[in-house]
Amino acid sequence: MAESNAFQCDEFLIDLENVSFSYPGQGPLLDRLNFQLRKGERLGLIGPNGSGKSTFMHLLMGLIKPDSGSVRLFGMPMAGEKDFKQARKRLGFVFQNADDQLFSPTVIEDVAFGLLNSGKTPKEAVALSKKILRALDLEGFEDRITYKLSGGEKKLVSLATVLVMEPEVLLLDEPTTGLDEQTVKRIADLLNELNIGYVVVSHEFYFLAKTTRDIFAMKNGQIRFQCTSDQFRPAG
Ligand SMILES: Nc1ncnc2c1ncn2[C@@H]1O[C@H](COP(=O)(O)OP(=O)(O)OP(=O)(O)O)[C@@H](O)[C@H]1O
Repeated sequence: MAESNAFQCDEFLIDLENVSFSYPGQGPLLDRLNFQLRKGERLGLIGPNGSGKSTFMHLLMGLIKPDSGSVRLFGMPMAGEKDFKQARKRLGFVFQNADDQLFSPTVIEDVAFGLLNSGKTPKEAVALSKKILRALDLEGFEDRITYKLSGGEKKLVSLATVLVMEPEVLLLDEPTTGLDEQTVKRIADLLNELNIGYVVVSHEFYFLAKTTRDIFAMKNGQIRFQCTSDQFRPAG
């Protein structure tokens, strides 16, 4: 029994079991929620406003702690901040609000920040940052003042700061909000080219259908399978 459990846990990059959570003074938001992501899996998550999708992402990152239940990442139980600190090096999280992600004066400083922190030389960090900016069609943005960028530009720079770190799993919270059609397509193409698994929270069913295999829905504090992308047919 113990052996089969160990096997199961190693199979999942993300494994949440019976996770419950409520914000202080509020009723239960997540209620014995179960969720698993296997290596290379690409899952979408939809759900009404306020249903707890961002909260779920924040729990995965260890930014908030469950009231009960267990969180395992990369096969390891997340007992406290020390464990999450290690796991965060392997997770790439794009916040719903780009202003929560960007804090440096210029774009290149923001994109290079994580690389420098992880021991890359300034020369390496700048070269890798420029490469990812090019991939996102942000060439020439290096010296732009981050807080003066448009909402969509900030979103793309947020994505650059995460992708440049080459995470093993991506967590994307509403990556297309405020982006024009062409940019949404560019992000979808980019995600499809990546060789890693991810969870995308989005209200845009069509974007999820283009970038994920299975789509789940957050409802009544739980995450349930909704459909596979090829079952999804846009209206009209
Ligand atoms: N830090 C917080 N303190 C108290 N309540 C919060 C906090 N963050 C979120 N909430 C509440 O928890 C509920 C779920 O919020 P959450 O942002 O997780 O929903 P969501 O599904 O991501 O919504 P949306 O689709 O609108 O982005 C909401 O009612 C929200 O007001």
